[in-house]
Amino acid sequence: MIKPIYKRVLLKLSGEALMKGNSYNINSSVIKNMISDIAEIVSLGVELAIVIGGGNIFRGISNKIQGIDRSTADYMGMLATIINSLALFDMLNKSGIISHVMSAISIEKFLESYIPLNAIKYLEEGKVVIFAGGTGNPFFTTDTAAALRGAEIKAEIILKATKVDGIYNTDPNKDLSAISYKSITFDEVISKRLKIMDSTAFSFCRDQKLPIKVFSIIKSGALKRVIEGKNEGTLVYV
Ligand SMILES: Nc1ncnc2c1ncn2[C@@H]1O[C@H](COP(=O)(O)OP(=O)(O)OP(=O)(O)O)[C@@H](O)[C@H]1O
Ligand SMILES: O=c1ccn([C@@H]2O[C@H](COP(=O)(O)O)[C@@H](O)[C@H]2O)c(=O)[nH]1
Repeated sequence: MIKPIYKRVLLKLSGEALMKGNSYNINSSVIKNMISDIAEIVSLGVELAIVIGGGNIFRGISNKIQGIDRSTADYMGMLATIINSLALFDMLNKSGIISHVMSAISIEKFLESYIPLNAIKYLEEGKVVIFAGGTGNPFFTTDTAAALRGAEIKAEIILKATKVDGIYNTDPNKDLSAISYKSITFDEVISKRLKIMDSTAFSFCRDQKLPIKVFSIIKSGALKRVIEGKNEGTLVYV
């Protein structure tokens, strides 16, 4: 029996990774793959909270509409994260993984509001908790929401599952000669302005001494390998 090295984690799932190709949507086969990875770690007894981005819906819209105020656009982005969270919630429950969605923006009709103590209770009961609606504030991102929620529920680490397999010295999607890091300090990642996560999230995690692991959401089994402490992705540490 494999022993996980973490008891409680906050998994940040890329919104953009939910789409296939360049069509801004939710691809159910991509979600199914995510769910089988999630099922593996839940079965190991890991307490799992999730924040999912909204890029797959929001960037498609914002690319087309111009002249909207930043804060209005940001609320649209937060609503996009709620749509993704509901899709994930529905498919997790259908796969037999009991989950709850808690939203930073109140939509009483069908969403529970974010209450930290209730979230912790669910986690202790072995249920997956999805934090929707980002931080609830414009001018932020779901990376920052993941950092905030992770600290509040006392997660041991933020696991950023994204479209690249770690942090590089430059964007690997733009520069084929980019070199990857196995580990890097928060000070370095911030001073080098590496754009894999926003600097607010990095600074907050540094101050809270909350490590981050960046790894590929596409690579099958990568999440389990991270949970087992195997060589996977990039660790950001204090
Ligand atoms: N130094 C770097 N190392 C690795 N990736 C980088 C770096 N700089 C920029 N990137 C880019 O950052 C992207 C990941 O950030 P992005 O905000 O798009 O993803 P996400 O948070 O996973 O998505 P979403 O916002 O939809 O949730 C990668 O796909 C990569 O192209
Ligand atoms: O706390 C938050 C979280 C998100 N937003 C807006 O939503 C989009 C989508 O989130 P991603 O993290 O980029 O996937 C983001 O670009 C913001 O516009 C927000 O305002 N506050």
